[in-house]
Amino acid sequence: MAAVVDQTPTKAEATSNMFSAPQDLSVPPAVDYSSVRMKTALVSPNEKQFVLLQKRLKERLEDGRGETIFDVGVGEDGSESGLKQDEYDASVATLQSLAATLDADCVPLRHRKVDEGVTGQYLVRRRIDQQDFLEIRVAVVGNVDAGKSTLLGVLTHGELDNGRGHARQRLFRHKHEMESGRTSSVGNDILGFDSLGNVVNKPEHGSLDWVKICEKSSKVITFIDLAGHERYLKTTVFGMTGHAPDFGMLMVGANAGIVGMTKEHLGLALALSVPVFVVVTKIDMCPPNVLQDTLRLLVRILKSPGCRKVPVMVKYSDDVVISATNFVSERLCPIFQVSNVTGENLNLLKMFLNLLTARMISRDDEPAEFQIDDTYSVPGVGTVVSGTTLKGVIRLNDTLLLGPDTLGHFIPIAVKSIHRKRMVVREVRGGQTASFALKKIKRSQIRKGMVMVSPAVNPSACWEFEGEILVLHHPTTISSRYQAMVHCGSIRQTASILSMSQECLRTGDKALVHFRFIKHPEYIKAGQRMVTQCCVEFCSTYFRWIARVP
Ligand SMILES: Nc1nc2c(ncn2[C@@H]2O[C@H](COP(=O)(O)OP(=O)(O)OP(=O)(O)O)[C@@H](O)[C@H]2O)c(=O)[nH]1
Repeated sequence: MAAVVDQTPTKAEATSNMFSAPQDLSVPPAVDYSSVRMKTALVSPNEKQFVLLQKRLKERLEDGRGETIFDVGVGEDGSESGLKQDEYDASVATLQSLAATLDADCVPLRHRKVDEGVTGQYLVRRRIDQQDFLEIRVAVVGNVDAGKSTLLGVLTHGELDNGRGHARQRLFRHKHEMESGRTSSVGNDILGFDSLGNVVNKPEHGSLDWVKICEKSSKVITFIDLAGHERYLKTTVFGMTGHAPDFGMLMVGANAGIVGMTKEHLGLALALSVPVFVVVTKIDMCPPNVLQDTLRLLVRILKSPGCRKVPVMVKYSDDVVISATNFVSERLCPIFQVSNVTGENLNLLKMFLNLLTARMISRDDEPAEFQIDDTYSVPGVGTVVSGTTLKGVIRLNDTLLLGPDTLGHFIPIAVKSIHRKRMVVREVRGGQTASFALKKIKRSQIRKGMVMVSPAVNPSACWEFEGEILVLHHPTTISSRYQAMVHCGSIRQTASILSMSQECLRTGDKALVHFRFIKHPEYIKAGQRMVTQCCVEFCSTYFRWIARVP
């Protein structure tokens, strides 16, 4: 039997409470939403409830960086009992007027008939703000000829392929890529969606104006197009670690199946904890039995103990909504089957991309951190760095600390101008990619892997670190003095193993390993994930730095 506890304060407690510290008035008291939690809350709210509902929706839009998926006919306890049709219609009308008061649009995603009536899901998304848009980065991986560049060409230019490389021509960046038909560098392509979920990309004379796309978009998907050929694996690994993707899109040619680099690319995403969805292409030219064999093998690999994913075949728009809303969990792996030539199922893929939510969470009041993944020298502008804002907000004319240099030092640097997707902006925040023009610094003084951080971070560089490593694949054994290429964020440098918790390591082994960079110290932090590479070997490491450069 449960014991009854007398909670009346004693005289001494009551006296001490009188002298306890006053409540922190800077923290607003939590709003009590209990009166608007039931499934009927939207049917005919009174004035007070309407204000509460508005506050609740505003909070959810802020948490979702301008968008949220709202359930109608479902109580906040998740019980899906549904509403009668007239109550449901009234609820939708309330949701629409709530959204309108917050300058947002409300788009139906799906309806369901349940025991007591109807339930539905609605996308509520803020209307366009010309300077701000939600940014999602998707790394595109898969074996050579899986159709990566073609799919990106089709999605971003809105024109189908001819099966002979027509669509990819628009995306190649180098002459040798045009000639060989192979991607060799890390490329970026963007796809913009407005507040109603429509694609805004409109190519003019075959090319896209990024500024116009961003101005018209509430959400912009940046595809990081990575090379499929083994020869460019180093570049692909850099793209996956250095460009901080939110998600990985693994492409598989239906007829070729799981070949070449497919498993390595999947392993790489797993090692970095990047949620993956699969796109099987070329279903127009693949005999049904071959397609079934490819899908069967794919599902077997995804379910295997090494992956432990839950594959979901996406066939209808309901599957899209269910998989997109549950996708942040790394376990789910949606699988799309598309044709870039006939366009089959591309609408489902576009709908899924429109519903993806950002994974990187950052608060504006945190000290700013920016990782550099490329440097340029622009005539008339000077030195420009590009990369990803990991935390906080960086504003025009801010002074940040740039480093570490080869001696591990950080130097103050002023931000002269900021571009976001080729658009001039006044500030960028966590989760957004950007490029900065910097004052009084030569390009040769900056390298990939350096960071720019707020002086409040008080950064220090490290030569040595300790990490837990898991050997995903290695042909022989790894022992002390072994050297491996370490990829961590945009850092790429060889490190040697000084000591290990085991004498030697083979495929599947886990150990605590002490590394030392061989060229210069780097800025790394506890908890970062890294990948080391030697031929086709990957180790997923959990950092714990042990040394600081004085
Ligand atoms: N029939 C058909 N052909 C396709 C489809 N998708 C791509 N192709 C063709 O497949 C070939 C290879 O496509 P790419 O887009 O270059 O492949 P990739 O994966 O980007 O290759 P890398 O850039 O070298 O990694 C091209 O000739 C495309 O026209 C499809 O869905 N159906």
